[in-house]
Amino acid sequence: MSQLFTDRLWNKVEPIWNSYLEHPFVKGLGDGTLEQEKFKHWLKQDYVYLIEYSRLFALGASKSEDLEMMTTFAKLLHGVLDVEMELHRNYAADFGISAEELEQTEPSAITTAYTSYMLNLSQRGGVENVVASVLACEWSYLFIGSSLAKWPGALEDNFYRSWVEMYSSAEFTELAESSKQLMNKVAERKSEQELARLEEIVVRTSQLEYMFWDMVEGKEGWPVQVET
Ligand SMILES: Cc1ncc(C[n+]2csc(CCO)c2C)c(N)n1
Repeated sequence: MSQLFTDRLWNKVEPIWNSYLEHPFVKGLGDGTLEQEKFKHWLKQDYVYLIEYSRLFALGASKSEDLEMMTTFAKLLHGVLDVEMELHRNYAADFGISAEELEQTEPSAITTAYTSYMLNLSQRGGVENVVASVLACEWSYLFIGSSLAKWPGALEDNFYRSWVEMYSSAEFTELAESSKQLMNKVAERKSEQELARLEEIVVRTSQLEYMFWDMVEGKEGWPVQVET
């Protein structure tokens, strides 16, 4: 049997994804030592990131080649808007931050770069561009969540326990698996040149994921603060 495209991708992104587990922000989520101010920055930036990200699934539904694919995108869209973003709203409520305040967050430079990159590629190309753009986000969070879930104490008395639980849950495993299956499906019958182009999207979004962790660790916005 020929190699799955997602296996080829895994070989390429593994060193980048392993570096997430060494990142201070991610380590702090796993052992519970992450400063809450940094986590609040993640909550807000990730919320506006996910609003833009949801548009990708809607674009995917509109570019789908058949009803099955359209249904998968609809499920993924529901997963972000009603399951994943609910985690953010719940944590925010604990901090006294309302859903409106989350929604009004000004996207940082990295949030803007990351979402703009994915939206640009997804608008320009066919459905395969959408799938390649969303893959690293979903699959790498599952990788992080399931790695952290194995750390001693991560699922015990840890303020970030529900974070680890959500991103290692059966529900998220299923969503990430459906995106991997989509990736393998749209990669069928593609030329090597086209596959290399899709691989590049997954590598770039994996690098942008790292930059997102750095941005929240440093509570970064834009280099020069001005009133907007
Ligand atoms: C920067 C950033 N990257 C990835 C995710 C994770 N994520 C985004 S969509 C999705 C699947 C369906 O909700 C998952 C797991 C995130 N939250 N923030």
